[in-house]
Parts: sequence; structure tokens; C-alpha cells
Amino acid sequence: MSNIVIIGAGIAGISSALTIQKKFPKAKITIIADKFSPFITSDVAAGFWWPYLVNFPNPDLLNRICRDTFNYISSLVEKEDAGAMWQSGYEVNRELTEIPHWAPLVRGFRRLNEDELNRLGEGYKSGQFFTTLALEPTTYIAYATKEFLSKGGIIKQEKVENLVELTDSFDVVVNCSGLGARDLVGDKQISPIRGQIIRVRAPRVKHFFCDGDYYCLLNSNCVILGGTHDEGEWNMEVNQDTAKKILEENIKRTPELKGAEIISHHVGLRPFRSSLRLEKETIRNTNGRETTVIHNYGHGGSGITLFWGCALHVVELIGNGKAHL
Ligand SMILES: Cc1cc2nc3c(=O)[nH]c(=O)nc-3n(C[C@H](O)[C@H](O)[C@H](O)COP(=O)(O)OP(=O)(O)OC[C@H]3O[C@@H](n4cnc5c(N)ncnc54)[C@H](O)[C@@H]3O)c2cc1C
Ligand SMILES: O=C([O-])C1=[NH+]CCC1
Repeated sequence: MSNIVIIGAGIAGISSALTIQKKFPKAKITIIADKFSPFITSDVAAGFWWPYLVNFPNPDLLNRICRDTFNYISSLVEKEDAGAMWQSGYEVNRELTEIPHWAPLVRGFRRLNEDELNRLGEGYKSGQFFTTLALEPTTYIAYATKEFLSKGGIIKQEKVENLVELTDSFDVVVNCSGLGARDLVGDKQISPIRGQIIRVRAPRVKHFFCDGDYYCLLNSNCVILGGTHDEGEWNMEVNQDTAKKILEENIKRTPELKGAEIISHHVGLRPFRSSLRLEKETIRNTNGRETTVIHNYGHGGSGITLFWGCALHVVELIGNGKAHL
């Protein structure tokens, strides 16, 4: 039986494990990670489907990845335990912006007129109203992990010090290490963009609102207020002044937030890379053994927006050449 290992148990790792399990049902598939949900970056995510703080040089493939992920999350809405839901709202900008490439994917995309922009706040020059999806990441990772284990998947807690060491015992290694790739494969192109958020209970909030500075996003079990983005910042401590500012600024934009119950504060480090790394390499180790390595990391602020399309592409990269797996 062939042996496949996925490094990482975040949204990228667990989804890659599922697509590989489906494509190669006879293979032995193991997820190795040093940290698991609910203690990883993926758990901090709002789960909002909206390409944000991510670069990828191939627009056609990016559109396909966006479409595949959007369609997959929409298929999960009917499953009560997957954490998916629809939500509508406003995205506005203080500068003139083009219609985004993903506009045809979301539902009811409509540009806002000048009167609407003025009523939403001062200084907004462009914006749109649309319906998109949210996938509560901790809920989804639990749902996906249950499916992976039910089909014979194996999970090991371990910090991988050297990826090449795995090539002696695995036919395929899939690197979904997120920001960990900086050390794991010495990739200095990946660095953190620190984000701080507040989870609140605010049942009167019925629309999302984002304006490039702050955001108020809904998901299946709370409302998420954000949106700091500090490049190169590794500090994981919640900053109380930042939290106060996030709350105040969001209340100005969404007054229904007044009196909202604070549930929790979180900080996460978005794994930002000059370009999302979704590619294959072949490693021949000192014993002359050749192993296929697939890299799937560097999703920045869009891990939940891109995960399923990336996981499907991971299987393509492993390729039919491995149909015997
Ligand atoms: C505040 C905030 C809000 C966000 N909101 C959204 C949103 O609304 N929508 C969206 O699309 N994206 C959002 N994101 C971005 C999203 O969270 C990330 O893009 C995504 O979580 C990255 O997933 P990942 O699986 O690559 O990484 P992670 O979740 O960090 O998982 C990496 C895994 O690799 C393991 N690992 C790393 N190195 C090693 C090693 N050497 N050995 C063993 N295991 C290792 C870790 O233990 C972990 O299990 C947000 C991010 C932040 C910070
Ligand atoms: O990274 C982030 O903060 C977000 N990504 C999509 C919505 C918010």
C-alpha cells in the first residue's frame, strides 16, 4: 500500500487529506502536525468567503480555485454540522475600485450608487452589495477530521524538523505547514500579517460590512469584528487598545452592534507569501529514493476562500502518474 503524508492540520491540511483520500482510497494517509484546532491560525479566521491579502500569479487557476471553493462551501450549507452559511452585506472602499474578478461567483453582486455610498458613511468612493458564504473554521475542521478518520485516516502529533527525513517512508509528502514553512523548508518569502479580532454575540446584526479598515462579518455561531493587518508582526498578545478601537470603529459603521456581548478576543498570524505556493517538486534523498512533494501554503488572508480549490489542485499535482497509489 502506498504511503502519503500531509504536514499540517489547518484548513489546508485537512482539506488536502480529504481530496487525496477520495482520489487514492487504497493509500495509507497520515496527517502529521504539531498543533491542532482549536489552537491554530485557521481557528482565528472569520471564515468569510472573500479573496483578501493573497497573491497568485495565475489568474485562470485562481479563478478556478475560488469557484471550486465557493461551490464546495455552498454545498455544505445544508449540512448542519459543517458550519457553512450564506450572508449578505456591503463592501465599500475609500478609493475607486474595479469590479472584482470574483463578482460572477457570489450571488446578487450589485455596485452601490453615490447616494447609497453617502448613506453608508463619509468618503466612500465605490462599493458593492452581494451575498457570499461563511464557513466557521473550527466547526468545519472538526467535521472534516471526523470524515477523514472514518475513512481510515491517521493523525499523529509531531513537529517535523526536516521534511526530507519523511521521504524515506512516504511516497508523497504534502506540505500544508502555513507560516511554519518559514522554518520547515526555509522559505523566507512567507511572513506573518498579524490580525486581531473580537468575537461578539450581536443577534440584531443581519448584514456584513467591510471598508478596508474595519470589518463586521457573520458566521454560524457569532459576529466577528476586525480587521487589523500588521505586516511582519509576530506578537500574539491581544492588544487592549486595538480591541477598543476595533469595537468603537465597528459600532460607528454598524450601530446595531451597540451593547453586543463580547465573547472573546483573538490574534492570528496570516501566512502571507509573495505568492501562494501551490506546486510540486521531486526530492531524491541520499538513499536515491525519489519522493513527490506538493507545497500548499501561503494563503494569507484567504485560506478559507481558497482551501478546497487548492486541495483539488493538490490531487492534480500528485497526478495520474500515481494512479497506482
Ligand atoms: C484575524 C484573521 C482573520 C481571518 N479571516 C479569514 C476569512 O474570513 N476568510 C479567509 O479566507 N481567511 C481568513 N483568514 C486567513 C486564514 O486564517 C489562513 O489563510 C488559513 O488559516 C491558513 O491555513 P493553513 O492550514 O495554511 O494554516 P494553519 O491553520 O496555520 O495550519 C498550519 C498547520 O501546520 C502545522 N505545522 C506547521 N509547521 C509544522 C511542522 N514543522 N511540523 C508539524 N506541523 C507543522 C501547524 O501545527 C498547523 O497544524 C484570517 C486570518 C486571520 C489571522
Ligand atoms: O484575513 C482576514 O482578516 C479576512 N479575510 C477575509 C475576511 C477577513
